[in-house]
Amino acid sequence: PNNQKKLPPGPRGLPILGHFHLLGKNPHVDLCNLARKHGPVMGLRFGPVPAVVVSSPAVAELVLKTHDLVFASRPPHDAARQLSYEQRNLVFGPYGPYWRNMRKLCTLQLLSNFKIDQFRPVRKAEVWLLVNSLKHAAEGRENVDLSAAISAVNGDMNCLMILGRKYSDGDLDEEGFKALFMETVDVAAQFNLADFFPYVGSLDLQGLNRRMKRLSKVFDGFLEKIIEDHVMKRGEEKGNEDFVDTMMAIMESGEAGFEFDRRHIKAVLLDLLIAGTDTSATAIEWAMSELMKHPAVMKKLQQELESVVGLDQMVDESHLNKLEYLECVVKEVLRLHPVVPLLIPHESMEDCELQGFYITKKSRVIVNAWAIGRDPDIWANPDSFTPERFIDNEIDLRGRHFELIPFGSGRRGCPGLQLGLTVVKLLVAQLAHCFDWELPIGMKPDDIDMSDHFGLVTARAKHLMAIPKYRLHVS
Ligand code: HEM
Repeated sequence: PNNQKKLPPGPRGLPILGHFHLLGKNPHVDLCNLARKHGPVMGLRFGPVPAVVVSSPAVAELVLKTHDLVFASRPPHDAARQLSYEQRNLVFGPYGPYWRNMRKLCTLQLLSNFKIDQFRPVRKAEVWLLVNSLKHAAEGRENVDLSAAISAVNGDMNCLMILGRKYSDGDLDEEGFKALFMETVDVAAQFNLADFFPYVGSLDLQGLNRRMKRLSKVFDGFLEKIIEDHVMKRGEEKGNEDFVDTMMAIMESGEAGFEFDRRHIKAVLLDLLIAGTDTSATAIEWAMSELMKHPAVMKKLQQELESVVGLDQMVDESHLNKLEYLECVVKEVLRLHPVVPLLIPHESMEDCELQGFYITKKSRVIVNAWAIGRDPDIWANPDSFTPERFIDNEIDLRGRHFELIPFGSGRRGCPGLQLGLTVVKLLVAQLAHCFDWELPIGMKPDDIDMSDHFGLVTARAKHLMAIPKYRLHVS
């Protein structure tokens, strides 16, 4: 009987509302502080919806590995309902045949090692363009908006890979990609009352509805344009089909074996554009910020690059697996700044027990990767940026070691891990190898502001600015 089941401990909630009031602007930090008091399996309630917050490697392993299937669904999500055609996307799709098939399709047609290799020349060309424009800035001793530059090159690489050509900001809206993607990950991460109280949603107490309606209109227009572009150039480039062509061919063949129409294509394209661009760009931005804040680490990384690559050429992807210190730097960056700090909420499909605590079916499960990365019981000096901690340490970030799970793990783990890591390493290595980075006059490394802005993807609150100085011996 129910009264014998031990529920997970947690703070006292308000009648009806539950625990919304405990979350401020930085829910990953608030939940971390609460978990230090109440434990790694912490029970909360958002209105009528039970939630459990996971904050240790052992419990994360139970949720993402041992009971992976039980926790493989996603809760109802109003933002995905409005922006992604009734949650027909991959990121928020509930567990079932549609999500499974779509995930398989994306993995095979876009995110496999084979496909990633196929797009190597695209990445090379785009990175070359970036380095070239930074070289010009270096000659003029310009203070560069590095955040914007990183985001732009990621956007271009992703458009080429996913959509077959570049789209410029003007194709989307006068605000441009970065602003709209930031707005989207902000809206999508809010603890939205509409997700918990269906009847309250229409009142739009948080003003989210209005923001989502606007976003959905802009994105739908853009996605329709992409599909129209592909319809127009049909058959022109046989053998040169991109991901959109492939998806459309499957739709038209009627042989998908699952419901598949334009809405599904648009929902998944939007997922990939946002998941692929914002995450990697944010990780690179954090890496550059930490490297500039810690000149000794930057120096050491540059020395490794000098010895493996040499100052008479740029970094090539074939160098990446020889760069051991770079690997440590990237791990350390993602430990301190897991760009998706609360992963994406999971939902339990059955009742389940976690470390003796009873978790009911349809609970919302929040895995706090940020808290795990900064847990003093796991990491010595958890707040210090020390890539050396990963030397001779077998912990990697592929979801096998639950101390470090910036990509999640298991069935819902990030399918873009390999692509994301490749892009992050390539760009961090290239930017550190080709340039020394000076701070604007009067600024010291310690002055770099590391505050973040919580969203599904949690990026720097302020753009990173610096002055590049070219350091290679080739012009
Ligand atoms: C540094 C780069 C990246 C990081 C840190 C990252 C992290 C994550 C995380 C934490 C999740 C959620 C895992 C969970 O819910 O348990 C996720 C899901 C996802 N990611 Fe990534 N990601 C990155 C790059 C990419 C790229 C490049 C793509 C594709 C182009 C991508 C596509 C996706 C998709 C489609 C999902 C949803 C999977 C599902 O629900 O089945 N990600 N990612």
